[in-house]
Amino acid sequence: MTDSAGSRSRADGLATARERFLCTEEVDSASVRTTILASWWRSRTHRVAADHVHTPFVADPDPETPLARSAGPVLDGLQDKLSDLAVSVVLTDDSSLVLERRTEDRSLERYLDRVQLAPGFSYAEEFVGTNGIGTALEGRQATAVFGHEHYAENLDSLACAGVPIRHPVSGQVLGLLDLTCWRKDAGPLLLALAKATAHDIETELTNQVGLRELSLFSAYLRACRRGQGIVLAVNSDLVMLNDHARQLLAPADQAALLARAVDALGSDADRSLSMDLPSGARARLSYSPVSSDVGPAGGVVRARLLQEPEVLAAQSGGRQPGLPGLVGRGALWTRACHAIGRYARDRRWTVTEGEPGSGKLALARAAHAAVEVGAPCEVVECAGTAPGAWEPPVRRALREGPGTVVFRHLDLLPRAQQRALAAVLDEARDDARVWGVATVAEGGQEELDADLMRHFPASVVVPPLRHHVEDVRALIPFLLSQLGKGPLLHCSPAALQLLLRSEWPGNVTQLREVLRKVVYVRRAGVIEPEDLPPECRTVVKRVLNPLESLERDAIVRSLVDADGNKSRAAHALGMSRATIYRKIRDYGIDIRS
Ligand SMILES: Nc1ncnc2c1ncn2[C@@H]1O[C@H](COP(=O)(O)OP(=O)(O)OP(=O)(O)O)[C@@H](O)[C@H]1O
Repeated sequence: MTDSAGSRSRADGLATARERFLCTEEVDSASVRTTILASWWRSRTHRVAADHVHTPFVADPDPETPLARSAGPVLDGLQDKLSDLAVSVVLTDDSSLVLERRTEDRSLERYLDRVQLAPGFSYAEEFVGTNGIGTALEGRQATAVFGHEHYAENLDSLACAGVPIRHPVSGQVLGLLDLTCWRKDAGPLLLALAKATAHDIETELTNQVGLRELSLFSAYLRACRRGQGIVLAVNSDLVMLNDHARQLLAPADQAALLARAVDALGSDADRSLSMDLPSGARARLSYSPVSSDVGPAGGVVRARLLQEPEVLAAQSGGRQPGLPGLVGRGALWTRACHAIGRYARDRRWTVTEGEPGSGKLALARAAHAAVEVGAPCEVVECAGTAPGAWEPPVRRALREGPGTVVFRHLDLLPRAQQRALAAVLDEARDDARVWGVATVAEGGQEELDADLMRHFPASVVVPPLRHHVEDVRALIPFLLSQLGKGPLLHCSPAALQLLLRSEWPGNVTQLREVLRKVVYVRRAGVIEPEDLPPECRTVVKRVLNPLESLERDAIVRSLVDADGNKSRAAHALGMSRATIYRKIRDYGIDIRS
């Protein structure tokens, strides 16, 4: 077989594999690279359209970011070198929003316009499916995607190679450099060139990041490495918050701490102080100024919460029923919070049981944070991990207590491994000052080995979100703030109505996903019903399979386009009226807003 015959047959095999995948038939894994197959699965989960590209226009890119400024001269140089070739150079931010595209070749340029690979559009996997930009950013690694490996059909004549660009100090991914050309012209050099260019941009970034920021970053990272606590770093341009700060503190508490840190900025000596936070919690702060070769660089604050929520609740006449880092006051949710708080205080090992995404792990972490202030919380994933992978972290936690071990998805640990875990706990648990929590699916306690169950005498049922749906009101600002949009975005009453009406089969995780999609289309201002994804127009009580979801979304979009006129929507979709009526009922579609 000649080389070109060989590559033709590989392309045919890939095209067949893609078709089989789209028809939910079994795919021969030898014909598709593992990274690509994993990305196809994610694309399906995101319900990406496979027959066309339809991606949102997000915003006009900001040319004044450090990334855009550093990349400019590098891209100029590369564009000169590639001027005779049909290659497009693309720069995106870390969310796959296209910031810049440079193409000398007119026909490639026209094609890229057609598939919306253009400034202002998002090429995230969740909108476009497998591609060199979104897939590289999803995996945080250099990735090339060729021809039929793309999820969307009309990208199959292209090849693209994307390489994430990292901040020189924090290592955080700031964006991505992508080279795109016709599939027929692509070879391994495409990825090599993309890597070299991304590297040049990183070097340029290093030169441009100010010495002050470097000093502040280094001090912040040192503080984060030193322990498990809350760490903030600030200067006049920059705010950094570690994961603990985001998990343990309500948005209002975060804002109050930051304000206090900014107040302390003038001080050139270490300071310690206590402060009351808006939630009623009390925190102890230690502030250290940071200096650089060119003067003061800002300050780093480490904080510790001093009081348990139940103490606070008693003091405030029950105003504060929750646990740190969680929101919600629905009766069932509050009962679960109280129960787990009590078990954590008594170090009574507990199983939390509930639907996916209902907040089992969040509840365990919060109870730990409330009781074991400053001690480590080890989360051991039990689903799909190598046999025995749980053992070293569990033994270490038992040996080193006090602290908490969360056995996440314990019901998915194979039976033999459960018995081995029970044996380790029999041997080492008695002396350990450790609290253990397991998370299991609804009914998952029945999957636990009897010897293992004996170690978990308490259990807490975590309610599905539809049983405390009123908490959606509080969860929205909380989750938006986790998504970096805290005070910038608010829900209109009509959009809130839709969100309160949903059944949320995927619980808080689904709500978070919905808001993640919203912040792609609306970055600030008021969220209106039309900003919400189609799933919010339905009240279906079960989790739909991916094909059903695709169909449901298409029907919702078509109904919205037809102003609710079912005949017109059916006609646009090539369906009969009877079919669309049946499907509207089956999927619980309701487009009134
Ligand atoms: N009441 C709440 N307040 C704030 N955040 C919440 C709350 N409940 C859930 N979350 C958030 O929702 C997401 C899903 O929660 P979590 O991972 O705890 O669910 P889970 O039940 O353990 O899920 P799974 O079984 O799928 O692993 C997390 O981001 C969590 O922080």
